[in-house]
Amino acid sequence: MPTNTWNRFQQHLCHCPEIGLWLDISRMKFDDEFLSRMEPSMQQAFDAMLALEQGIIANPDEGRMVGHYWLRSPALAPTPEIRQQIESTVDRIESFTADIHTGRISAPGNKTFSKLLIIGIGGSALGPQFVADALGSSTDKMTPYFLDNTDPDGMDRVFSQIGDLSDCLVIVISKSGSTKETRNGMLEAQAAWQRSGLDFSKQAVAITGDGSELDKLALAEDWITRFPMWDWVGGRTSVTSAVGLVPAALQGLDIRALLKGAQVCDQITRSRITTFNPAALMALMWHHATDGCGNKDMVMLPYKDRLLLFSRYLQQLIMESIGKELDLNGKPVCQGLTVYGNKGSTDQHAYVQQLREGVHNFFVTFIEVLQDRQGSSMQVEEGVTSGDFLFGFLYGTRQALSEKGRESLTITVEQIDTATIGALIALFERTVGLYASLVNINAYHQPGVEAGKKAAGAVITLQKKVQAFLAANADETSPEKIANAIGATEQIETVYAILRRLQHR
Ligand SMILES: O=P(O)(O)OC[C@H]1O[C@](O)(CO)[C@@H](O)[C@@H]1O
Repeated sequence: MPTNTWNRFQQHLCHCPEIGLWLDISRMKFDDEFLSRMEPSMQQAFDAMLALEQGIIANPDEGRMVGHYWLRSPALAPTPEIRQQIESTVDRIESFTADIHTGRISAPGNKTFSKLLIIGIGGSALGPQFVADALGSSTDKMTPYFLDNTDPDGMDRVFSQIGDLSDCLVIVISKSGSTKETRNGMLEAQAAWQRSGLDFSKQAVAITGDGSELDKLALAEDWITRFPMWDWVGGRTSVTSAVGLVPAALQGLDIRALLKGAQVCDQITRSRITTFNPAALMALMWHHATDGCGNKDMVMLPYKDRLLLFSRYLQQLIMESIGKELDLNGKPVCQGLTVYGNKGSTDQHAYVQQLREGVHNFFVTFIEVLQDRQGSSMQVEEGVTSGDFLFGFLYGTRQALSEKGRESLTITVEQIDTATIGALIALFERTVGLYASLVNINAYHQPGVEAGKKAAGAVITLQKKVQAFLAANADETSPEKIANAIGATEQIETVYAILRRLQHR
């Protein structure tokens, strides 16, 4: 690292005034030849990205196009039909939202809907949750709640927080329309509505793939309306589709500003001049820090409470995209980039001790927000505010890590508003796509998740066999005897776990 970090900082600073964003890569310890050495691969990544945006089958394992960038630039879509679908869907989201907010579509008893229950998981929840938390305020038109797991107690907690269901609009989100956790959440919600003497279908909206199980159900039960999820939008890149736009619009957020922020960032990250392209620079820094094989983790440290859920959102966007066994040539690579972190300065009182002195298996991405709050701040010391301390802790921690040879990137944004959230989402979507090209993997499928879903199905099937056996042999308690009797000696441990659960029901 050159002795004068100020020169290095100035040399490599990437400032994007159009989105009020700076990217500082100077605390990453790449050598002076790194960028030029990587330039040919970066240009190939730009070629791949251009082809992707032009509509090639960029997800070869599923034979699909990859079109999340078209969601905020419909004119880029490869066919007029796709362009029209995107544009008409955003228009319909806005008119539906107006109908809900004005009461033209009202809740039972002619009430205006004031609460929003979003039922989904993975990309059908994490994006909406991040946006809702980052941009929520006391002036929201509707209060969002989420069922994002098949945990009965978790659902009970949400239902008790919602209270009166009669003015609550339900949005069930599932691209496949068959994800069990989401199906369970929907069934539990329907039961809760029934217990309240309410007609669920009169308060329900579906966002799902055309012709999915959920789509057919919503049609058959005459739900209020349905919005589409297209096969060329992946779950983890769906937040600028109806998945993120419907909840955001109903909450009262400016979805056109969200789309605009993402669109402007897309224009910037289409640049083929690597040093002007913050997504290209971040992808290269990920490659440098992890030797292009995930041998270091990325700690996400936004020094802003509103960005608390960003790392959870990025865990899916990055790890479900990059964490792959095979590369595009079918070669086993076991790729990945592990992401964790919550917020600063809070995390300094949790794990920064290890970051400073412990195992050196990470790099940090700091996020600095220049605007402290709406309005002015009191002084907590002579001439010093709380926000000054937040700033001081960020830069102090960055320096303390640098002194010990621990690397970091710093993203600085002017404020947290809808456009900036759109830009940050677009920045990381593009970085993931470019990085995937650098490491030659398909970022747009998720074969590993299917294995877990199948295994979960097998456990449920085994539980049904155990229950059927116990129905005829109520006194039997031996896991060995029960496993033998139902031909599951190989699953004896699971049989034991099933019996233990049944005893605690
Ligand atoms: O929207 P769906 O089809 O319910 O899927 C939910 C999530 O499950 C996955 O398919 C696997 O984790 C994600 O890619 C997706 O966001």
